[in-house]
Amino acid sequence: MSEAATPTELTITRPDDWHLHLRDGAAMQSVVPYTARQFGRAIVMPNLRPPVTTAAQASAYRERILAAVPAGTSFQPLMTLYLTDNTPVDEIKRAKEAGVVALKLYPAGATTNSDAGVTDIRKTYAVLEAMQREGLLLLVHGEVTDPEVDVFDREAVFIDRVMQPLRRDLPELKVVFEHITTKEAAEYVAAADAHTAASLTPQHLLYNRNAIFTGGLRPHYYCLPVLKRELHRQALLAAATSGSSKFFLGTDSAPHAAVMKENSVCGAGCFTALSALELYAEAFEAMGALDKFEAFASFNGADFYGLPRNTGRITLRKEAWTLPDSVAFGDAQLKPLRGGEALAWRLV
Ligand SMILES: NC(=O)N[C@@H](CC(=O)O)C(=O)O
Ligand SMILES: [Zn+2]
Ligand SMILES: [Zn+2]
Repeated sequence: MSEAATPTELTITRPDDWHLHLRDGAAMQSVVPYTARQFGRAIVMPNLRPPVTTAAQASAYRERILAAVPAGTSFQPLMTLYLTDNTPVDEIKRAKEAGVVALKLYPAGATTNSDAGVTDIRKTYAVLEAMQREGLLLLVHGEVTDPEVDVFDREAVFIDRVMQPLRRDLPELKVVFEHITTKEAAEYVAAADAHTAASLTPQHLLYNRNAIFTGGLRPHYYCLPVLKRELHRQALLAAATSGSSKFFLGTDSAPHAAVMKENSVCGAGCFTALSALELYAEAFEAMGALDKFEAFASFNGADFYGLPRNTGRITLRKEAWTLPDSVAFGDAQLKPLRGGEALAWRLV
């Protein structure tokens, strides 16, 4: 990639989104086109209600997603299964055959639609061993759910209580520490061996926890793991722009209807699919690291998953535009993160 000191255009290999929520039904049909426009592929999270726990359910879900991709757009959903205490070992072989690439570990109760999640990771060890054999990845929502642990510390405590033993007991299993939000997680992944990587969201690169409280409580900035202090944001930016191949793009775009966000109990999740690349480009530009953006967005994830890199290209242009305040979400409305505000970059 050749570029001047302040590039006004950035052309890179077509990126992929390694962590995405698409939901289902009419809501899914509303959001699929946004991701298909920005990304070649996406890892689709299985936390539907009920969760996607079998290879057959994942195949059926993939067909529903593909039916929502606009004609003339090539987009490949990469499917995942929701790991439970009761996932049968032989489901792993069926998953591999069905093209499922990973299983997702949600500690029970940690986040949106996680009540069917794992209560003790040791209950899943036989399944994790089968995944290690078949070459399926484990994707981790890395927060403990212990009510004694402060919400802002749950990721750091997860490293000690779950990641360290997991890495010791299953060293060959490929693990993605998803949507990392702390200095501790960035340091842990940077120091880990080649079987551990991390995805990073645009909101955790762009905002610290003040964003949730600016001039009042701002539900659209509430996601899990929750935004952290500035020192953590700086550590995440340093990791993303370090050139290390262990860090890659995963939006965690998690659409919830505006009525659910702007409610006495607000669901966790930020919707960023509409402008994900623009938001990431802003973060990389602020670090003077646009030259590191292509590897982060388009190479590192594919390489870690053992999948070919995309061949097409996309262009981002430095051109101010205003993100819509609200878009359709099935019968409801959906408010993008930063909706109604200006963005500096635009996907051409
Ligand atoms: N990130 C979130 O805040 N929410 C996600 C779940 C998740 O990824 O933890 C969702 O499904 O809404
Ligand atoms: Zn999560
Ligand atoms: Zn998520």
